[in-house]
Amino acid sequence: MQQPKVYSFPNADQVAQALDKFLAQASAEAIKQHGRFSVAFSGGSLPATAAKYLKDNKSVDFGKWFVFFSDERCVEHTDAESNYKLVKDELLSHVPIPDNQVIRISESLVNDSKLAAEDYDLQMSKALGCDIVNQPPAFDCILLGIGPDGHTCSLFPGHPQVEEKSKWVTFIDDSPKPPASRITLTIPVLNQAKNVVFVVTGGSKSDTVKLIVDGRDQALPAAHVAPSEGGLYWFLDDATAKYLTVNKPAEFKL
Ligand SMILES: O=C1O[C@H](COP(=O)(O)O)[C@@H](O)[C@H](O)[C@H]1O
Repeated sequence: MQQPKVYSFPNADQVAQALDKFLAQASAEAIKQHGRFSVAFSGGSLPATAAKYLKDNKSVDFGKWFVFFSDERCVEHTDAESNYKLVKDELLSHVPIPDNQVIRISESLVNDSKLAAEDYDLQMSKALGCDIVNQPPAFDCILLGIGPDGHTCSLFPGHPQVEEKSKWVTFIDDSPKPPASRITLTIPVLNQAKNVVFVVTGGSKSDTVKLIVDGRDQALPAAHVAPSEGGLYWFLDDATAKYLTVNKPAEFKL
């Protein structure tokens, strides 16, 4: 596992600017290498930060993007709790990504999270056009947030989904954060990605970031994210990075 690369910026706006540059470059490299860019979005505060500058970035070949969700709430696509709706409102409705390249939870299965997770795994396999039965898919980029409890995706502290080793998508029906039913990518998928990018701003999670980034505290699901070959990045504002002493922020350079 490589050491995380931690970047910190004076404010959330500058985090958004740097993330735009990072994603534009990751997209260009992936498209040059294999003709497309596969990216998984989280919900929560991440989509607004990720989309702020990206949605107007004319250098990005959005037609070659394949968009996935690192976790999703088991709700309809129009529900205010839907991560798909959030990413659609912030980014997808502003850029020319073909609708069939946005791989989202099946609305007909939102009342059965187990089936919804199995179906999402199948959709992922078809969209990525590769054999992900025996090994996890290698996304070009997975964008993650964290909760104050150290959860990432819908992998919550003390819940068995964190230890899942043989499924690439799983489900939870007793999420401590509502809504209770969700589907989520698992740690093996996160750790197979070419780039995993955590984005945390606002200062309220500075203690949690310290425990994850410096302490690798395995009680916190986000500390299990350690890509075997890919890069692990943290895009923070200074208020969130303030307690880091081991993995101190480095200068942001592409
Ligand atoms: O419930 C969720 O929470 C996390 C963190 O959200 P934030 O609003 O504190 O940034 C998010 O990453 C995840 O996708 C979402 O389903």
